[in-house]
Amino acid sequence: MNVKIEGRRKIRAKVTIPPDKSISHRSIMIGSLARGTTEIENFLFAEDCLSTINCFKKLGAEIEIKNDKVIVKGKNYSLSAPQQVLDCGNSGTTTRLLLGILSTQEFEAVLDGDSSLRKRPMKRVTQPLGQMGACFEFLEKEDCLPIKVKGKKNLKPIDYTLPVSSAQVKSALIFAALKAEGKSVIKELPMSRDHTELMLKSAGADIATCFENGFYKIEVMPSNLEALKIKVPSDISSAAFFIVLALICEDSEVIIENCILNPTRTGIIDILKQMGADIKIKNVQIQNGETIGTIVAKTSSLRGATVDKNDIPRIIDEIPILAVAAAFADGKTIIDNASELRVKESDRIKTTLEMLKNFGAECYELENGLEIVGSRDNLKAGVVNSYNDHRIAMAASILACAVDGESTITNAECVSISFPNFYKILLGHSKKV
Ligand SMILES: O=C(O)C1=C[C@@H](OP(=O)(O)O)[C@@H](O)[C@H](O)C1
Ligand SMILES: C=C(OP(=O)(O)O)C(=O)O
Repeated sequence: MNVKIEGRRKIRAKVTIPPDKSISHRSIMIGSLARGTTEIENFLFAEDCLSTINCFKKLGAEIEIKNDKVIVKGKNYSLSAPQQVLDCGNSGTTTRLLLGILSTQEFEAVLDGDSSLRKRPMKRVTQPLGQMGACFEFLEKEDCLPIKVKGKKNLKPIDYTLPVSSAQVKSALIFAALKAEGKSVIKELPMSRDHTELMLKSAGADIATCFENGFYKIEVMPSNLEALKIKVPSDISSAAFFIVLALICEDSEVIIENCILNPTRTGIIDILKQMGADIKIKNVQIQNGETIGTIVAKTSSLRGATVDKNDIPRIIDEIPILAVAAAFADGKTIIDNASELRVKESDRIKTTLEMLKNFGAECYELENGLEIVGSRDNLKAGVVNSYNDHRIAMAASILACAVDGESTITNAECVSISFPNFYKILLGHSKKV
């Protein structure tokens, strides 16, 4: 699908942003592993989370949709051998967390995914899970899907420091550690999103977290999980597109309610504010152990900034849209120490730079990041390939709204991975000036 966007738009609206993808995945997983019936309100019905539902149905979990809620009947960590390949689609989160969960099950299962997911590295989870006693076989290419996994009851506990911060790796190990024969210790620096820890604690797991010698440390004891009642807040990674839209378009304001504001996710707000953005946070509350609130963003004059390396995990999915904001800012923005971007749905260092260049921006590739020399005057309409990466398609579409002329985004259907009604909301709420 190609989407054409007439530029020079403005937006003044309250926007309903879709539910959080990370929490939606985890709600199905924890619900399937718990004792009792989990009820999920405001679940994200987007392709990545549907891949998680489909995999857990194949593993015997009973999952149904009733009055807009997802109801999951838990299997108390006793899943059934799947009769078919578990298709993880485009979703890294589904794959890596599932590899941790299946490490605790005694049957064999095969996981596969689409052509993008088949290129993404998996040894980062299979290596430590192998140390715990699970067996993995790469069926086609070393480090990649398709993978055969055979788990084990009574895994060995692990004491492991993550080489690179990753919520997916950490979560895979925690799910396995819940069924190990003793206490596991997992450390990371800097800390990545902690939804798994928070949700598992509310499900009754014996998990303790603290900071020690600068490292974020998680101690996991063998535990059973109890069913949860979850209301999923809006996803700040999706909200980020509309926040930046308001900042870079003239005479604009966007209001986003019930958005997740967990401090491991709000790097985008902090960095945009550092760049001079007019963003206000209101109505801060705690819901299901997570901080949520209202975000108000208005048209702003932005200046370049250098992103602190400790903030990279806090903005990892927002870097393409942060780069768009940087293209409109005065001066240089440097986003370095972000080698993880090379192994996302696309090489997001390359695809973000190609996107910006197609709109006329001055920007350069660093070994592990990007440098953008912002200037609104350089920017004009362009034709951009998303390379089937949802975050690139959405970032390009936002940029297109703020420049003169008509732009085209090719392969734009991939927005359905995380934000199926993105274009309806974008083109419905923003108007030509
Ligand atoms: O755990 C999660 O829900 C996620 C973790 C991040 O990946 P990494 O753990 O690979 O950094 C992020 O990029 C992804 O979109 C969602
Ligand atoms: C990287 C992402 O997701 P995943 O790793 O789950 O595919 C993303 O949504 O930007």
